[in-house]
Amino acid sequence: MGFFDRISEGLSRTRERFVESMNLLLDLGPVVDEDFWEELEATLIMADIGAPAAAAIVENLREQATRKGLENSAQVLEMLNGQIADTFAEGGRDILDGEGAVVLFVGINGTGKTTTVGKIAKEKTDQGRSVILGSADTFRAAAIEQLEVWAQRAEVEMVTRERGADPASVCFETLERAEATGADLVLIDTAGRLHTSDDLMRELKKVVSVVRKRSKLPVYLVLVIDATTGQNGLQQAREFNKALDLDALIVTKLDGTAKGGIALAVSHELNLPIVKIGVGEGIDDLRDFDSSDFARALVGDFAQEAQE
Ligand SMILES: Nc1nc2c(ncn2[C@@H]2O[C@H](COP(=O)(O)OP(=O)(O)OP(=O)(O)O)[C@@H](O)[C@H]2O)c(=O)[nH]1
Repeated sequence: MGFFDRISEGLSRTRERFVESMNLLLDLGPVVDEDFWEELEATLIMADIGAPAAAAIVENLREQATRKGLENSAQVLEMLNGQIADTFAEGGRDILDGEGAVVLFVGINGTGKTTTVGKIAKEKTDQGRSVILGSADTFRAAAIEQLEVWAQRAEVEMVTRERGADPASVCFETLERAEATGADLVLIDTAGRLHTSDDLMRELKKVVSVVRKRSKLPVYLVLVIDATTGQNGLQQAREFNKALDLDALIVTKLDGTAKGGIALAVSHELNLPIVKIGVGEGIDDLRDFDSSDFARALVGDFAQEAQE
């Protein structure tokens, strides 16, 4: 099942509500006036994408409508999907698909970091990359075992130490082992931590600084957020970004959630590209992010309807 189908069901109520509001607006007549823009912005905010992203979408649409001399509301809505897609931050391709990288996965407890590392290990190994995993989540013995299971499924090597060991030293050893084996994609799972805990954030900063000093490959920090937590995900992302200067996002649990709009809110506000999304608990439930499919699942497709 593709990305669109996986997220479409969860977002169906948001989409139906959106289409209903827009149809009511279109029924009022084709005029593009202040009421039209206000209603559009308010309806976008209801889709969980956050006020800044909604404002940016409306502002850019207004500008396009003026430039093209559009006076018909249906024509403006035909451009909506493209505008939503363009509101996501772009980039991040080098992280998982570049020449080589060390990627640290960070985030609060239970967002899906370990699962995501396992899925990526499998995908990239299947694509012929040489992958190695580091389990720097020495907090929980179960986390080490969990990653071990994923490493076996993906048939990749994993480096770890006993529970309670210093996570920075696990990273150090993982990098040494990567060099010894010639692995060019190093995926490091870190322990979940609350963005509000200063001590744990400090520990993570130390881990990152050790990795940056030791690594010959470029180092990237990817925040894993759980879409089902909605607006809380935005707050987490702000705090992690402030402390660590993130490079990208992975949004998990987009299967079946009505709160998927948060992906746009975070990507736009923090200017972070979404490099992968999680759409289930299985090893193959990882997808490339497609901003056009996302827009279509969130608000429908007025351009398509106009053609029919
Ligand atoms: N439905 C769904 N469940 C997911 C997805 N990704 C992860 N999960 C589930 O979320 C739960 C937590 O996943 P973990 O990978 O253990 O999360 P974590 O971030 O490593 O957790 P900590 O080590 O406690 O920080 C597990 O039950 C996973 O199966 C996803 O994309 N969709």
